[in-house]
Amino acid sequence: WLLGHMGMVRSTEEGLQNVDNLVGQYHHCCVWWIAPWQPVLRLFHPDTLRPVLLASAFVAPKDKLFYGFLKPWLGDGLLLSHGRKWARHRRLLTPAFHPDTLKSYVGIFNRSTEIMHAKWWREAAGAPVVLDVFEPLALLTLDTLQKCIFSHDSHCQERPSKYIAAILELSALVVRRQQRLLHHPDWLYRLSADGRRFARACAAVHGFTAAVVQHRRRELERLGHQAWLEGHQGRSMDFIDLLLLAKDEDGRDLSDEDISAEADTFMFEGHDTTASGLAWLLYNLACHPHHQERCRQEVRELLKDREVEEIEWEDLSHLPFTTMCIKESLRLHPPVTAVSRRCTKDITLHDSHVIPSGTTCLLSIYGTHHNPSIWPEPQVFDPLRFSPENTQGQSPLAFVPFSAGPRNCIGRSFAMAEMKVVAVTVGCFVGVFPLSRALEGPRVLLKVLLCRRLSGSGAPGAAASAAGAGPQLQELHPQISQVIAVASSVAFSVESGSSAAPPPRPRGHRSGDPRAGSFSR
Ligand code: HEM
Repeated sequence: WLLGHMGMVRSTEEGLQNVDNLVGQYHHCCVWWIAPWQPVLRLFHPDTLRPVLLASAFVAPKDKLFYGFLKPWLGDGLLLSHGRKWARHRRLLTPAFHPDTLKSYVGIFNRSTEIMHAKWWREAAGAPVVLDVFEPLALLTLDTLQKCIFSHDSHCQERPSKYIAAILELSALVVRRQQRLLHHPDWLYRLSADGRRFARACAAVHGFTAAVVQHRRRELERLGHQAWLEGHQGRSMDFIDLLLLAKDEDGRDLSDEDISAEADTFMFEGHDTTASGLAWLLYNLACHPHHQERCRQEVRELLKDREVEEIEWEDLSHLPFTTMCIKESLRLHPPVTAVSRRCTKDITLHDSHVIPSGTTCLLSIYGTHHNPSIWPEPQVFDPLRFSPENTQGQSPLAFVPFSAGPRNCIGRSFAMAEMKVVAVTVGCFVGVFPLSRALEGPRVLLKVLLCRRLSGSGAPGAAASAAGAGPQLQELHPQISQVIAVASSVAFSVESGSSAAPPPRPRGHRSGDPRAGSFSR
């Protein structure tokens, strides 16, 4: 009677299975009570998502209930701002994600992936090692973001970085705060050990960002626009540069605080989402070696006769099957499981029902992607769902890993480009296989056959074909020198079968669904 459905909130596999059950039972939506006075309308069908997601950002703004804990860290960045400020910043920031800008980041994606490979390779040098696949991927995405946003190389993939450690700590603390009701009031949280750690980590992150922004601003003012731009020769513009130069229609630019908030937002929003997407992609390809091999063939075909084994921007649109695998993985395991909105006006649904003004809506991305009335056999990993024939006539809101409407993900193309480069580069040299038995209790273990040539000669083909043919190749192919077991720390054993068992979650899978959730947005 007091806490309504709150007692059913689970940040576990069980929580997500509960969402599957709800979707199976109600198909479109249902109401949840999280206190006697606080209903939450849960939506999980394109028809019910449409009027809310596509409503103007003023009619259905973000709900403070689910986003408030990020405020001291991300300030008024794009994710949390609202009203006119959000609209102005969204306009100013959109050109920073134009393909012409993103193009220049592809080299960074390639090199960051190479660093991860080199590290895996070194770690495998002595004896087989067990790695958690999520951690290196999170460091990789943080590394690329720091380079693309600040043009700063902290070498965080190879040695500890205080700034990166602070971001990882903040992300973990926000999730923990959400799960502890006693930590919800700000004054209590400030007094707690977690609250003090949060404040310290925030200060470290803000200090770094402010120093970069202020330094660049001083340079810009000292040199003037033209000389400043010429000074960039040899280094492409990063996000900070673009935001410093951005001006709205009245010629007003962004303040240093605004730029810092946006940079902090990109660092947060872009790292664990992309890392989680990549971890799941590796997992799904590991469980389906035939799809993995088809991706590898596609990459080999693309890279054949190339002297430099580097993926370029133009290549990204020539990877149809790999792209289908990425999409299917994002469908089955969306890194952000739900987003929330608060209706400021009555909103009419497709069947004339009305969502009254003031209602909090939780739009379940996970639920929509698992809705059997939209996706036949939703638990099965089938990349061909995204083939051109099969997507004809599909509702654009049936697949929404990046949300949709005015507040959709501004970093979508950045994330897709990075995931393709990492997938292709890893897929080319590394065969990923689920281990036949769990080594350390109930965890998913993926075996990665590292088969990059030791000689460092040019063609990727030999290495790629070695990886594709399966674990027995270790005996057959001299280039395979080592086996690495990559562990994803989730409570699920591959041996028990990928479709029969509950879907696993590597760390970093954000869940905004209160029933399932570890991280609400
Ligand atoms: C696989 C990777 C990613 C996924 C699945 C993802 C997903 C999402 C989703 C679902 C939203 C909507 C949030 C809401 O309505 O509350 C969102 C918003 C946002 N994302 Fe992403 N994202 C990814 C990568 C990125 C990257 C790489 C960046 C930046 C470099 C980024 C920046 C943002 C920002 C700034 C917003 C807020 C946009 C606004 O409200 O106007 N995201 N993202």
